[in-house]
Amino acid sequence: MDEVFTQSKRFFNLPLNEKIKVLRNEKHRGYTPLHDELLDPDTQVHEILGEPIATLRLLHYEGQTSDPSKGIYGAGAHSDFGLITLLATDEVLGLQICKDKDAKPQIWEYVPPLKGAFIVNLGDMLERWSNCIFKSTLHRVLGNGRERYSIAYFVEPSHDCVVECLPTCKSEKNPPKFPPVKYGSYLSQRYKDTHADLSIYKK
Ligand SMILES: O=C(O)CCC(=O)C(=O)O
Ligand SMILES: [Fe+2]
Repeated sequence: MDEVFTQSKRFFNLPLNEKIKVLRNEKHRGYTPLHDELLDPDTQVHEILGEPIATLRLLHYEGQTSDPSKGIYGAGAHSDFGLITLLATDEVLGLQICKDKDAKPQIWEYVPPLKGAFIVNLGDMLERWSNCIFKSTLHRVLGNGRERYSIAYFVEPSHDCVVECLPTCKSEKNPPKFPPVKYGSYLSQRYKDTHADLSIYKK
């Protein structure tokens, strides 16, 4: 992990004109510039996953101080789109989770960094498949004036995979809470909702 953090720092220290050469593409791979992303506001599973997608994302927060009352965040509140996310962070405090998404007001708790440990966040597809038996983790990042690096490893279903309530997670009394959705369509919509349009980078 130390080597990945070292390489991540090397990359983010490059001038913008170098980083922009590997700008995020239509498949959501590549460099995502600052302010591009705006977030707010058992075996059965193996067989229906299709070819799962794994994405490693190196993250860098430049050290701004967040102010939730003004809507300024390192990363706004969101749940990850896929199945499960493994997250490694450096020693700088920043990640917060909200255990009860429906509570008003929402209560946010810091997740203290633990060297050598991964934080496991559940994603929206696990919530949909399990009909909310597993709830996706609502989380956000607050900046406290210190630069921060983290590494997220997202595990997602294939884009063709239709995610719908598993037979064992529904009953007459507990019907599916979500309609079936093709993961690729869900992902595109979430990207549209949370990212700048790529055309803004075209000269
Ligand atoms: O930097 C972090 O601790 C969280 C990153 C995150 O939530 C994400 O990339 O989806
Ligand atoms: Fe996230």
